[in-house]
Amino acid sequence: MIELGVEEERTKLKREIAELRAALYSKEQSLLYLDEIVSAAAARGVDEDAPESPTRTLHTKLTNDDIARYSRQLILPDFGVQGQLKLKNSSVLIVGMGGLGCPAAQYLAAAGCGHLGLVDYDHVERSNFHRQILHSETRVGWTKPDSARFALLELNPHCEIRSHVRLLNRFNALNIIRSYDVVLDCSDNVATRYLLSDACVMLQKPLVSGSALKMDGQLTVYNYANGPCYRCLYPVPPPKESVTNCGDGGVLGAVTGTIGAMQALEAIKVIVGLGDVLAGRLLIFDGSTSLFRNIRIRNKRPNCHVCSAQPLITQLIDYEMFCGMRANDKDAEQNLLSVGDRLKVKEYQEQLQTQQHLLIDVRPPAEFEICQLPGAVNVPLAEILDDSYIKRFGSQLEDKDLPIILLCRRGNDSQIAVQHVRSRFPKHSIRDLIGGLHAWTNTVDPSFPIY
Ligand SMILES: Nc1ncnc2c1ncn2[C@@H]1O[C@H](COP(=O)(O)OP(=O)(O)OP(=O)(O)O)[C@@H](O)[C@H]1O
Ligand SMILES: [Zn+2]
Repeated sequence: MIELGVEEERTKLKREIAELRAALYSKEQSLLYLDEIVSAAAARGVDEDAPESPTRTLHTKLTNDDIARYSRQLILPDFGVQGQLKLKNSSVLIVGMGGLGCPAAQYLAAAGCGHLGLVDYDHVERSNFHRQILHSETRVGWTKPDSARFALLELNPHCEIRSHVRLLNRFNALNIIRSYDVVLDCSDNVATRYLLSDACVMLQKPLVSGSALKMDGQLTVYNYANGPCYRCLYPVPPPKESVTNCGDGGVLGAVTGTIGAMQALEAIKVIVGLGDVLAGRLLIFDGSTSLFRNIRIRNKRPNCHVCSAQPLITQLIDYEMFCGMRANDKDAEQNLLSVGDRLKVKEYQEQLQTQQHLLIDVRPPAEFEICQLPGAVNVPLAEILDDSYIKRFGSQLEDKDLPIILLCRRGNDSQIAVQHVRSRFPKHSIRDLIGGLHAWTNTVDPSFPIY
């Protein structure tokens, strides 16, 4: 009886906590909204996101420096002086100064694009360098737009570059995008893709959209020449489980470089009116076979909620809510288990590490090979979920007094594993390490590698 009461109380508390979290999230969103309004009002005239004044100088001639600097593209018959002037008078907004945004910005600045806007809320980290090639060792900790701006001005001091150190969201997107001619989606999440697509439809801006993961990349131009928008193709967001980012799936820098450079190429073609822009087509790049394929994509959806003649959505919405996914991957901690059901890495080190126990690391083998805790055995999450681990451990699992500890990189997959193993072995003590190997490095052993 007592146990039942305790169980009910736990369930009630869990529900209350979930409700409080939802209420907190909603209040934070409202605060964010008010912050945007207050800062815009307080800083009239110096609002970082305010559209640029329309009095930008219109260049009608190239300087001698321009002629020398851009000579190799100036002599291209289809590009020429007129193309260079169009580029010089153009402005491009790049959202995301990561693996795609860096090479895209580099080629646009080098080619003589007159105005670049760079949006990112994130800071430069060492794990960025292999593909985010504008950032460097001396600028770790800088904001990505500021670090990129620094590198780009070295490359081309004539390019005007504006940093928007912001998470682009429904409150600031229209204001920021408004003063640019073309937008590049170099972000890494679904919520931002919908946000950018909707905002670009509302402001009638072409959107050059790129993505890259592992060895593969994709590229297309939305909302151009009567082509479809992102929503025409994907009216409903994908399920959360089907989405992976570079931090989890990995990516080769040369692959993001290929797609990022091609985003710059499409932007230049749109601005100059050159060639055949990749609208209504999707370019698929397979880096492992070096094959490029072009497939036709559907036309505009006549009943698209945003780009059709009678749109249902006429202002930006809450995209994180719509997608059920966050736009910011920095704080992606999940709470599937309550804290009491889990183990802090320090507790594990002090109380359990020297005792008999089974330490199961559920990361993929390639990650296990990078680094592992002493005594850990590798059973990838998929093998936990399909129960093949049971055969592997055999009689070891018959001892219900043997504590089982599951761990992963950040303490998310290990919770899924705990839930599953508990359902098979309800009498065992099964817990996971809160914060995973990242917490181990941060609180127990700073010399343990972090990735
Ligand atoms: N809504 C947004 N507003 C501003 N920047 C964004 C938004 N969404 C994504 N980004 C930025 O887009 C970039 C995507 O690049 P990429 O995936 O290469 O970098 P990353 O997030 O540093 O990768 P990793 O997963 O390795 O940490 C990131 O720098 C991210 O901060
Ligand atoms: Zn559409």
